[in-house]
Amino acid sequence: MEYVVASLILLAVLIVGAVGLVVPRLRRRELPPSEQTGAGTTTLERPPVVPPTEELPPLVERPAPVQEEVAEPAAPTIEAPEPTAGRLVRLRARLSRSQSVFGRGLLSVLSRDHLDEDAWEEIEDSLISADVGVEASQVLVERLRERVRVLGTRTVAEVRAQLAEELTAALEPELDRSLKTAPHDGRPAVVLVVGVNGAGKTTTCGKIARVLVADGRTVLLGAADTFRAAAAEQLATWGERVGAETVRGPEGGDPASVAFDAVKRGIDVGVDTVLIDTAGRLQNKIGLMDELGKVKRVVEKHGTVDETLLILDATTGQNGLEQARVFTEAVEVTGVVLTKLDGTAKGGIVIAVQRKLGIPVKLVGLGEGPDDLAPFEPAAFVEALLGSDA
Ligand SMILES: Nc1nc2c(ncn2[C@@H]2O[C@H](COP(=O)(O)OP(=O)(O)OP(=O)(O)O)[C@@H](O)[C@H]2O)c(=O)[nH]1
Repeated sequence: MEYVVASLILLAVLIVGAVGLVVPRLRRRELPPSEQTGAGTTTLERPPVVPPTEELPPLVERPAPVQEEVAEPAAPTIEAPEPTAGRLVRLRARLSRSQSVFGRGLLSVLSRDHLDEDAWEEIEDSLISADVGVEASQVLVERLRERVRVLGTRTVAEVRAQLAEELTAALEPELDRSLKTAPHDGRPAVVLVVGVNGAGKTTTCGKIARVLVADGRTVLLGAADTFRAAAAEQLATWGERVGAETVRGPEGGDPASVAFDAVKRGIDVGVDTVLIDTAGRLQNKIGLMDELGKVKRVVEKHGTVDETLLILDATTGQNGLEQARVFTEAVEVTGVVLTKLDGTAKGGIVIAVQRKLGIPVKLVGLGEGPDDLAPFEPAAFVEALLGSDA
């Protein structure tokens, strides 16, 4: 009897279990898909079926996969500046273009059948208007006139050649125009760059750094222009392009201390040359000129400054000469860089600068491009000045 009761209970359990499993399935099968329910019918047991194409929003918002947002800082591409040898010849076309009025004017006078008094006066006027300077122009014409008379020069080509010789001689080709940038006594050479606002100091510093790197030297830049934050930024950008480090100071900080730190760093890391860019200053501001003297004195605690380059904007013409003179009184300038010669027809300023200052023009700027700076070569310069129409 016990067995019968137990068997009945087991049977009952099995039946209930089977019903529990089968009924929900049947129910589910009976439920019509929502698309087919038609308007107005609702199913309470289930939420409306979402069309399979639509994805259910996740319960927990997962952040979108990070798409390499933090880019690795790109390693700066170090440029290989073009070699400096023969640069003036390569940039000659640019110089000729800006000087063509001067060259053509001169040559048209020289090509006259007879060089009379008026012709010589015109030649002198052409030289003066090209900023050669009154006195220098008179001397040049006197000498040329004498040569033409003594040698009995007849052809335009001959007169042109003699004029070229006189102009080249006026540029004192024997002057030492080399830049003192080689390290010595176990320390780097130090080059100080000075000049009035906007003359092109920072740009020229950057271009010189490229010239040096192209010639195989290692360079460190000192941003002692603490007046203008953008100047330090500008200089650092020039440096990065050729792999040169830039030492900077706080904005408005003491320029002498930045210059000092730059030279110290240059000594510590063992570069060949330290180039120091200074703030542009007006030559009539006595305080600023004194400050420039201080920069030089402070730097010289490490040793002598090898080169002090005065940056002169060629487009300022004869006015630039007065500015230059004041600078030479504040610091001992060893070379002039004449910038923006591509933007003036007054290339004769080179002669005037050297004559008035007694300081060689060592480099010329012939454009805003990174390699538009050339070592100054008197003969090539004169050829570009006169053009080749003869
Ligand atoms: N055409 C031409 N422009 C030049 C030359 N050299 C420099 N410049 C331009 O002159 C402007 C002034 O140059 P900067 O180097 O900023 O002058 P800066 O003397 O450092 O200026 P401050 O720091 O304000 O004193 C820039 O636009 C340069 O691109 C050149 O040889 N030719």
